[in-house]
Amino acid sequence: MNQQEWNKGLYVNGEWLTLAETIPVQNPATREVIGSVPDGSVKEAKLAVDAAHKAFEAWSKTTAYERAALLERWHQVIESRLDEIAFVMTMEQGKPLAEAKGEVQYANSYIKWYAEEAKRIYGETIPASSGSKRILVQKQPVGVVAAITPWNFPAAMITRKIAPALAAGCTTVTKPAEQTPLTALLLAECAHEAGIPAGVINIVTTSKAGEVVDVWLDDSRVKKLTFTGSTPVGKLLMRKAADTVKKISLELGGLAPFIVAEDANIEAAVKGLIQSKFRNAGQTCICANRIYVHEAVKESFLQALTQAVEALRVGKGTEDKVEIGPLIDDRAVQKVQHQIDDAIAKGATLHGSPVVEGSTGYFMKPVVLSGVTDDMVCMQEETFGPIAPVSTFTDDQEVIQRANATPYGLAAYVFTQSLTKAFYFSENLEYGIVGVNDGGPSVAQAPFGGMKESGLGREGSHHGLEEYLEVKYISLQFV
Ligand SMILES: NC(=O)c1ccc[n+]([C@@H]2O[C@H](COP(=O)([O-])OP(=O)(O)OC[C@H]3O[C@@H](n4cnc5c(N)ncnc54)[C@H](O)[C@@H]3O)[C@@H](O)[C@H]2O)c1
Ligand SMILES: O=C[C@H](O)CS(=O)(=O)O
Repeated sequence: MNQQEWNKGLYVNGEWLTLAETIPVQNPATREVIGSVPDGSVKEAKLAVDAAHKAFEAWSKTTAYERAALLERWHQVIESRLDEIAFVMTMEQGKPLAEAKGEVQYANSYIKWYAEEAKRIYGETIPASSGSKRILVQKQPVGVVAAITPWNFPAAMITRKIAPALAAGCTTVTKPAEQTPLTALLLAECAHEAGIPAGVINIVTTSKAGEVVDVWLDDSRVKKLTFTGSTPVGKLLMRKAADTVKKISLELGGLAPFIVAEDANIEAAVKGLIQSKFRNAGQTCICANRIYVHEAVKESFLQALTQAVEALRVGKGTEDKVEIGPLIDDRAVQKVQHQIDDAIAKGATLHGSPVVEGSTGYFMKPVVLSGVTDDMVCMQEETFGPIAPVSTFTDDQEVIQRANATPYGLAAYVFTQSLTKAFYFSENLEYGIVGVNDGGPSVAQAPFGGMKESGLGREGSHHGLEEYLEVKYISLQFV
């Protein structure tokens, strides 16, 4: 992309708008400004709802097959621009290019999945208790959807919302994270190129998140809020959405326990932990956050884990074979460093050093902490960084109680070779997602979401489509 292309307009009603006020986009690996996007405000927020509301009239009347064909076309266009989108994602979010390509494909798999699911929005007929009546149940699109998304998966968190919304016949207004707007606008470019009509997808980039989202929450034409981000912000938006009784979906914070049972395959457990813990430099909502290893296998596990962590390559996402990119900003680095300092102060042992000598970006080397206890901050708060805190246990029931002792309930992991243990753990862990011998459970065909304060609703699978549908009951009486 040439320099001009790094300065993009926001996308409303099928047009690209530029504003005098802009937001700089920073490369977290170099701290350099690589581009800019418009700093949208109340005016652009209202324009977006106007466009989505107007487009809903026609879009909601299209057939499932017409919507499916356009989603399929969008999928094809993204596929054709995969390398470009991945490169831009690496430049604005920092993840290694290989991971960015993986995310674009993962994001695109939701579009593919919902292109197919659009044709399977079934209703039902129910036997009536009166011979003169017939009972029909229809599914109809909820209407205009407001989507708010985070920076850690700049593509997937957007398509995981927009694809089912469009499949259901809804139209959308989206506010991407201020740190990663370019990927969102590239997805909109692909949708525009695919022929998705003006007003069906609207992207408002802004540094004034509260102002823009408040416009959408206050507007009764917006029927649904779907939010992915931190639990505190999710609670705030949930309260505000109540004023107009909007349908809501929340994908919030996690604090994933990763349990290595006495009979675990240690090699598989270490491989699964590396996959879960260090993906996106530890900046995912389902990263292993608390590692519990059975006392009987602690030494062999720790030795294998520290060797594997030491071998991980840290660097810019554009450099070959890099596995760990930078964190998103300096605040993230400070938060992770605080958790390391707190753990050491409370008696943990640090294996390795987080310091990257002479780095220009927000880099931290992955480290392991052993001798960790539940009173340490890294075992109580989402880390969102490359720390692997290892605690031990002796009794399965005890470790399940410890794993469940948190307001969060998004993802959990257990490694065991026993079918009995696999079911005992997975059925007693209070989490929406349980990986059994699997450190990477996320796929479009499965329902992704949390229990407790990790969220409401599900994304992916046919469950994810229901979030954008109203159920209408038609009672038909013969007269
Ligand atoms: N459960 C999931 O699927 C999932 C996926 C990705 C990230 N997350 C969570 O997201 C968090 C990291 O992402 P983040 O730092 O972008 O979260 P965040 O909550 O700070 O921001 C998320 C989005 O909300 C917007 N926002 C922030 N404050 C707002 C306000 N007052 N009003 C309206 N909008 C506001 C931001 O601009 C951004 O677009 C972590 O807690 C992570 O666990 C969860
Ligand atoms: O960070 C949270 C994402 O939802 C993780 S995943 O990409 O869905 O695995």
